[in-house]
Amino acid sequence: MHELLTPAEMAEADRLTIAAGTPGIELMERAGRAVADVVGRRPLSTPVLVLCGPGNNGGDGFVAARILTERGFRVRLALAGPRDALRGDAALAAARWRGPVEDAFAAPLDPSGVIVDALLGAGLARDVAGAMAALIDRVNRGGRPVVAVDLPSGIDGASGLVRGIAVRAGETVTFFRRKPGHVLLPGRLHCGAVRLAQIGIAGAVLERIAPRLFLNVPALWRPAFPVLAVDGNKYRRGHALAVSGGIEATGAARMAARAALRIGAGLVTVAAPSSALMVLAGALEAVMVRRADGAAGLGRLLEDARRNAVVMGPGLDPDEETRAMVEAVFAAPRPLVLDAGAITAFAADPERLFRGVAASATPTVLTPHDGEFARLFAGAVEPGAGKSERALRAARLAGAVVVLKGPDTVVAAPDGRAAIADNAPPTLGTAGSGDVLAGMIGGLMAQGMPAFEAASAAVWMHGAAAQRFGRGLIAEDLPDLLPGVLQALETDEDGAGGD
Ligand SMILES: NC(=O)C1=CN([C@@H]2O[C@H](COP(=O)(O)OP(=O)(O)OC[C@H]3O[C@@H](n4cnc5c(N)ncnc54)[C@H](OP(=O)(O)O)[C@@H]3O)[C@@H](O)[C@H]2O)[C@@H](O)CC1
Ligand SMILES: [K+]
Repeated sequence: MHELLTPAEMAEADRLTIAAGTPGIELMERAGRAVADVVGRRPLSTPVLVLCGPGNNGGDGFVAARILTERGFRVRLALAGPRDALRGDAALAAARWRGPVEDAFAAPLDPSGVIVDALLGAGLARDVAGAMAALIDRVNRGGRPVVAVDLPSGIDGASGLVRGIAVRAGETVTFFRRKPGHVLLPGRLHCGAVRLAQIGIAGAVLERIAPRLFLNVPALWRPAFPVLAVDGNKYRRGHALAVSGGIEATGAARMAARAALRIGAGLVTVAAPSSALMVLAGALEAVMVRRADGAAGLGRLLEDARRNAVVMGPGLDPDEETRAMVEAVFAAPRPLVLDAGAITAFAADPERLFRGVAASATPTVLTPHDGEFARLFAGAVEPGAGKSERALRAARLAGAVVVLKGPDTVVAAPDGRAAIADNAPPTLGTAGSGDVLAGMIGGLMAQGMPAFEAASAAVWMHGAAAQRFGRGLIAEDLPDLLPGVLQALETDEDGAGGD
């Protein structure tokens, strides 16, 4: 259930199901019934106003209105547009509705009760304007609880972006699989609680559609997650290297290193410039410290093949020395996580970074937040595009896995796969949280996990760890919350492994 289908892919699922023998009106009946089931959890005395649009989304509304009436609800239905313009299944569904049809553009919105938004769904084709925009504005200002059919009208199902204006719903009933627009912001915030209903589309259609977007849940990456071998030892669990900044910037690498160790790397070393060695030596226990001055020093540490993954960027200055150190890792080469200063270091010449990634031919993960992303991919990636699209284009351009951070972190791979997370609480917006994430990714890559899966797992676990703590979280807490998350993953407690 963790596949996310774009509206175009959903239309294909619809088409394949109809071609296999289920009439479209049957799918619409089941969709409308699912909406009626959600709306019908309210007391029978709740007045219901169903707003129907000109397409099949409106058709679902006609079905829901009929079923709710049959169940004893007092239902008004209002259509946005002329009734004789309805086509196909929507026209069939409308013909089965026996009640009056009001003009949605003129109809008063009930001062009480619930509104069903069946105006626009997967067929949204342009920005909402004119009378439709005015209607949506009235719905939002009315403050009535809204149940949206498929998508809140005005939300783009592929990108989650608001096309002009969009309904703010408390619940959204969608069908078969969620769409990216249910998970990405701001779409997710307009959806309220998303209820997923099955309407008889067989899972087998996914083999034909081959979706590339996924909700980031353990089911996505669990098969690649490191298992502890009974006969294992610390060397077989990998050795991550975190590169520290100078004496005034050692904390970031320490947090990354602790996170790498907690997530299961067998050994972790902080590579530090001479100036910072004393500070680090006094502040680390299980994590080791080694001297590495500049690119030459780092290169020497990487002569030991057991040091098999590198995390760079937290605490580093965005300068030529940092660029040269990144290139020393490319020359080694080693799986590499680049964050913060190591990303910004290439802002003036991103091609130099991309060439290095290509030449090293080892997995590289970039973990920019929006600002760092804009600096590195300025010009190359259209800012108005949806977040998953921007991350995917960047991943293709860089030849690296791109982790575009935020409340809806997207992990995008150059091969076109992307995972979107919805489990990050706002408490993760705290100093050093990104350093911990980079360390977690490096720790998983040191254990041999492929880059896309390692980044996706780390992002999900980062969110899960923060959820366990709640308010008052600081980045230092995160590594020590990981054992609980790991144990829950193993025992599948909290449904952590489910969809
Ligand atoms: N796929 C499935 O498996 C199933 C799908 N089902 C349901 O079908 C829905 C998709 O139906 P759909 O394709 O008819 O599109 P829909 O969302 O009704 O919009 C199209 C209409 O809106 C119009 N319009 C577009 N943009 C506009 C704008 N900005 N402002 C104003 N108008 C605009 C557009 O007009 P036009 O562009 O032609 O001028 C056209 O008339 C889907 O969301 C789900 O609810 C279920 O019944 C069962 C299974
Ligand atoms: K809708």
